[in-house]
Amino acid sequence: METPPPWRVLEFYSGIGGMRYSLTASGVQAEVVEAFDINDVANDVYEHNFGHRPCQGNIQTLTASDLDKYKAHAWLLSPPCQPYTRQGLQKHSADARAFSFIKILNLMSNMRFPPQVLFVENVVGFEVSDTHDQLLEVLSILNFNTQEFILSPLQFGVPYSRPRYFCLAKQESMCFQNASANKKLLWTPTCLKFNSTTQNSYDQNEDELEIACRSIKDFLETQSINIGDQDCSGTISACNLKEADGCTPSETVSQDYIVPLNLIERWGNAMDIVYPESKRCCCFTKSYYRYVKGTGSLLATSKNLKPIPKENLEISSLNELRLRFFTPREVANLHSFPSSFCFPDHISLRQQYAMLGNSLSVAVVAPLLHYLFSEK
Ligand SMILES: C[S@@+](CC[C@H](N)C(=O)[O-])C[C@H]1O[C@@H](n2cnc3c(N)ncnc32)[C@H](O)[C@@H]1O
Repeated sequence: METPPPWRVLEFYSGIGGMRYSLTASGVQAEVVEAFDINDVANDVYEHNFGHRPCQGNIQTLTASDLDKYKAHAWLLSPPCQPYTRQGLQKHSADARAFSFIKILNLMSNMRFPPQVLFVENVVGFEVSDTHDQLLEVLSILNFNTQEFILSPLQFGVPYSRPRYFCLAKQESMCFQNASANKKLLWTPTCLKFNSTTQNSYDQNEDELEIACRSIKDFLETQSINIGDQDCSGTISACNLKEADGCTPSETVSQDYIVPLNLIERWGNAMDIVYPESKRCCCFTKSYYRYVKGTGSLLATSKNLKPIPKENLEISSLNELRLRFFTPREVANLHSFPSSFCFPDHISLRQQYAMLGNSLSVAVVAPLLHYLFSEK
């Protein structure tokens, strides 16, 4: 039997390529014919890992005929999420950062070869925005079926809370395997049925999900970067942290990642602290390492660890925990990126965290793509 030709895919807002890694992991026979991103640093990372430099520029300037040239079957899009985040101004489609997405959506009606399949990733909050309304309106006019999800890596056995919104859409002639989910927003991946070993965990509540997850320690770097028993009290200042920017981890491995005492004193109560045995950590945002509050978890590395209940945490006990930041490699592991992924040497530590924070969970997106591209 002849194998069908691969799907021709365009990857918009490609960043460091989380969508492309997910497509590969999904097992779908697909070829990314072009990627688009405005950020030259992200494009350096993408090129370093995939051997292809994305088309650099503002997606807003693309025309229908530019896109027709690719004769793509599918578009994968992870547009900027700032217009929809809870911390932001929530200006939705009136935010300039939403314009490019709305522009290319509207191009679809004027194309000779519009995509037949669409996948959109964004933050929770997108689903109540007017950009979302516009997305569904365009897809309805063009006769697409849609299924929407809000899912987190925790539901896939990864100890990482990063709930995200996903829209799966395909033209009516191509049915979803589970058509009863059409026009619905689902909070569990039950209908994906991609992997019987994790199937049982799908419908569990948050606490049960944590039990079903692997431990954080499975995602830590094998090389020892524990702070161990060295004295980090008082000697490491925020200044050191700044100077670490630009260093490669191997040069100053411990110091780069130690949480300075002055940050513990100032923000200790607001820190999310996890242990190697923990079954959950918080979402790493693009500001992780620049700020400690609400940007991602910190790891307690003391050898004589006994988890301290949050209400009993004092600055002295916090200091004993020997807190450190997760390394970029560990954040990539929690994003389920392949071990082959790496940053070129010139990318600073802060830039690495920023780009990882913008990226996505391959453990979540791969099965969604597998489901989207499967035909009934
Ligand atoms: C949410 S991130 C997507 C990250 C990507 N999925 C990944 O795995 O790294 C949004 C990306 O869109 C890019 N971007 C934002 N506005 C853009 C525009 N108008 N044109 C092209 N790229 C844009 C940013 O540089 C950023 O890399």
